[in-house]
Amino acid sequence: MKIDIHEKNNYTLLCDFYEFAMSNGFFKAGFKDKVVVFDMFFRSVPDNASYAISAGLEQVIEYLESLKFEECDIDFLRSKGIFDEAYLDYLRDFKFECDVWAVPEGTIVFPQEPLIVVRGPIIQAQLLETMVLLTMNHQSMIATKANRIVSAAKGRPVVEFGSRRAQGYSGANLGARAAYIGGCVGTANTLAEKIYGVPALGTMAHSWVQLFDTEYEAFKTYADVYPDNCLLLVDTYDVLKEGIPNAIKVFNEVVVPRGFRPKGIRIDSGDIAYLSKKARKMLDDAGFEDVGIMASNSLDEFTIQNILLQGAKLDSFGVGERLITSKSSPVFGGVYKLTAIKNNETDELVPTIKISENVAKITNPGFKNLYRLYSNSNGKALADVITLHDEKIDDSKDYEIFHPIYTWKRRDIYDFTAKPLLVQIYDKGNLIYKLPTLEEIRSKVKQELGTLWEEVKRLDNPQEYIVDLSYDLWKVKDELLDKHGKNYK
Ligand SMILES: Nc1ncnc2c1ncn2[C@@H]1O[C@H](COP(=O)(O)OP(=O)(O)OP(=O)(O)O)[C@@H](O)[C@H]1O
Ligand SMILES: O=P(O)(O)OC[C@H]1O[C@H](OP(=O)(O)OP(=O)(O)O)[C@H](O)[C@@H]1O
Ligand SMILES: O=C(O)c1cccnc1
Repeated sequence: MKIDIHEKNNYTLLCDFYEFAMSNGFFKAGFKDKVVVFDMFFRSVPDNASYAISAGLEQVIEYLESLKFEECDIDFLRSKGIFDEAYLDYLRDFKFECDVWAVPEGTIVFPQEPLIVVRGPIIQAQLLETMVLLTMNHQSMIATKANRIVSAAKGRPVVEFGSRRAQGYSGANLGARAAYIGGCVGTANTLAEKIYGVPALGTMAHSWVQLFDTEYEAFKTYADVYPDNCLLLVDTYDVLKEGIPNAIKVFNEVVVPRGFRPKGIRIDSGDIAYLSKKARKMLDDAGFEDVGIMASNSLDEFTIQNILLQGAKLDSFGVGERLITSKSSPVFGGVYKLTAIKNNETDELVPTIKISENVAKITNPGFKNLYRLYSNSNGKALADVITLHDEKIDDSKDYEIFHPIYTWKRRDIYDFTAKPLLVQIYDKGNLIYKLPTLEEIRSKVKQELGTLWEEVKRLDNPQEYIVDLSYDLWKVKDELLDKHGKNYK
């Protein structure tokens, strides 16, 4: 079948088939206009980390803005033979009508917190599940992974080198975007700069060096072309005996005489700690103390931490496959769960719960809100509290938080400011949110990370950040547990 450009870019059918089956069922059974609430949240952070970075909202909005069933989509759905013609007519005239709240991109988030809340007719809200999840799960995972790698690099720039090993086109493009949100300084992916404004950067490949008869000739030719941006890959043959001596020779013969300082060298194999220490000494002895050493080759936060602990003399990192695939923990398990159903007689949103033998899988019921409590004395984030939607946390008084399961664990929070984290994005299907720029999102990450204690940010066995339920929400949940599943309490 021939697919035209329009269909390639229209993600309306990128939707699990059961969503359509249910939506058609809601239509036929007279539930089409039943108003419900869905929450998108995740249950645990990849790599056993304690915090994650929320990313992907811009693409969720792009998806919602372009939700449209073309005639070819309707024909295709009709060909499946299970959909009512009246339902297909509804899809043809589909107009998004939901209210949506979300935490802005770049917000530091924790398990169980609602990142996106959708309120609207079930026939619509149900259809969003797949795209909301795939978009948020992918970019939040990569932004979080990138941030771990950047934090292991301790202030040294990290460039994302992963497109060639990414899982597909959007894995490369949106992965580069998410890595930049997470703190990488740029990407090797040129298209990611054109589309999203992520700076595209690069050095050279081994093929450049191999193309010439000698490494010296290769370096000299490169320096002739780019004297102002000369970063040489020194590990094609022998880093210490050939690569670095040849680089120093070319820096002296070509770069310096033209009035430039060399940018650096890149080491892409071998014992990076050992080689970088030797390289540093050789460059310093030759008067190139200001010339940086970049490392690459299957790096991630653990290898970078380890290599730096060994005293490696490195100034920047290129990180590819283990970042772009989040190799050590490649699933961000965000889910989309029904949390409330409107009672048409009372107009009330009645909380609903999903019970599971696995306590972590029991949902937090109800139409909710989310607050972060910051200490007024040092600006640090003390705890997050999930509340009912209309609840306000009065930060002019002390506020008692308690563990939602071990309720005897209690603590008074005082002298604090409570900030709501969810922002309304859509009002009855109309976009009312001004999207931040990528630079603003990046700055938000940096600023928010500054409010977390170091213990929470530790790469291994971090301290768990407190996320509690307000008393009113806890009571709603407790009553639903009493009603549906005494055995699970
Ligand atoms: N000093 C070090 N301490 C810990 N890990 C290191 C150190 N130096 C390098 N590594 C890591 O060890 C791994 C070495 O991988 P690999 O064996 O594929 O590389 P290589 O044989 O040196 O190079 P290549 O096969 O790319 O030519 C990489 O993940 C690299 O980042
Ligand atoms: O190792 P990564 O973190 O993905 O970093 C990107 C890698 O990609 C390039 O290698 P290339 O594709 O030439 O493969 P190779 O180094 O495995 O030979 C580059 O030289 C890095 O080694
Ligand atoms: O620019 C580089 O050095 C680069 C780009 C992609 C993959 N590895 C290295």
